[in-house]
Amino acid sequence: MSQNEAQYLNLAKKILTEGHEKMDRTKTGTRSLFGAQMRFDLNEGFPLLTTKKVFFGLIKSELLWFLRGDNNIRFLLQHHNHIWDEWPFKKWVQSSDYTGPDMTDFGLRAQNDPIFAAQYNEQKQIFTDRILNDDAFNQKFGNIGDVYGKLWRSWPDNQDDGVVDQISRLMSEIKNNPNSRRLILTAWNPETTPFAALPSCHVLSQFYVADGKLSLQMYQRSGDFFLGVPFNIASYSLLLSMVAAQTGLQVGEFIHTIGDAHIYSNHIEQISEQLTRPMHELPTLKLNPQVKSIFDYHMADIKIENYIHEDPIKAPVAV
Ligand SMILES: Nc1nc(=O)c2c([nH]1)NC[C@@H]1CN(c3ccc(C(=O)N[C@@H](CCC(=O)O)C(=O)O)cc3)CN21
Ligand SMILES: O=c1ccn([C@H]2C[C@H](O)[C@@H](COP(=O)(O)O)O2)c(=O)[nH]1
Repeated sequence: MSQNEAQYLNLAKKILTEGHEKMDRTKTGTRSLFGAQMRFDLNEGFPLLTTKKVFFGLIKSELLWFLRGDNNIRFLLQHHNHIWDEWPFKKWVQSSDYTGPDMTDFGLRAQNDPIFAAQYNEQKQIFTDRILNDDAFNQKFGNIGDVYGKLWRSWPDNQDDGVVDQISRLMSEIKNNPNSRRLILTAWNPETTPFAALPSCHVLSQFYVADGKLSLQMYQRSGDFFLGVPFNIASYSLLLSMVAAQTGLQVGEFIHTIGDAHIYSNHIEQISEQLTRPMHELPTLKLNPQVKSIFDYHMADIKIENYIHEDPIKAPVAV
């Protein structure tokens, strides 16, 4: 039995039973707890949940997108990854450039009204086609703003009008000064992030080296426990593994600290179903040892082996 996965399931149970009923920005409603922590020892296996299928390909392309310093969803679409579509789409339908049918509250309405859902899917298809094929449109509407990728690789540096590449700095600090207590990656710029399509959720990470092992703790201000959190656990465990591989360290623990940990009211049935399912042995992560820089990984260099899982469980994403 996986202690790693058991922590996720136990915390899910706790949110269900002890969570506050709390309304939220998306008007969906949640059960929510404040301040939660899970520790994943990566030596136990790679923490990709087995009680439902988690699509690792989507996690890889999203992390490679962050590491490119990219904040435009075209790269994701080229990799058939649609997990970020809704937020730039929202900017488009709220703009004066948009002339199609009214898309107010599209996330909620598409769940309850099949006629509207068809219209929404049609507009979404038009949007993603234009992001892929129309450069001017892509420039205007494809960006998600000053979050993750942009801030990781090109944090605005006001002193000399340049940028700070936090990842490159971290790589050399971990190699040259592993005992440092300043191995910080931040993704919350108070000047710009609050105005992004969706302000960063994983806002602060700290790396830590002891006994030849690299660990990482990440603070997530807001965690969608059924849809987002399984992705976040795998994504940061992958980042930790890649940084360890490129700094000659073994992997240690990924420690996941969450502020508002919530289960949306329309995910309760799904997560309850997940809680009845058996756990399987965790899979193994294989990184291509030929890759010599954190920036040179491609999709095929990252593989998950022996992933035995239960069926996927579908749920609507709150926009
Ligand atoms: N409400 C909400 N929850 C999130 O987890 C979330 C956001 N918004 N906004 C930005 C990103 C995008 N992330 C997402 C968005 C959707 C899925 C999702 O729907 N996952 C499905 C598979 C989707 C597919 O196959 O395309 C799943 O079953 O895990 C996961 C992460 C995480 N983030
Ligand atoms: O990586 C991510 C990104 C987003 N989320 C979830 C957490 C919340 O449910 C929403 C964001 O809404 P806010 O009102 O801005 O908190 O997205 C996630 O779990 N993981």
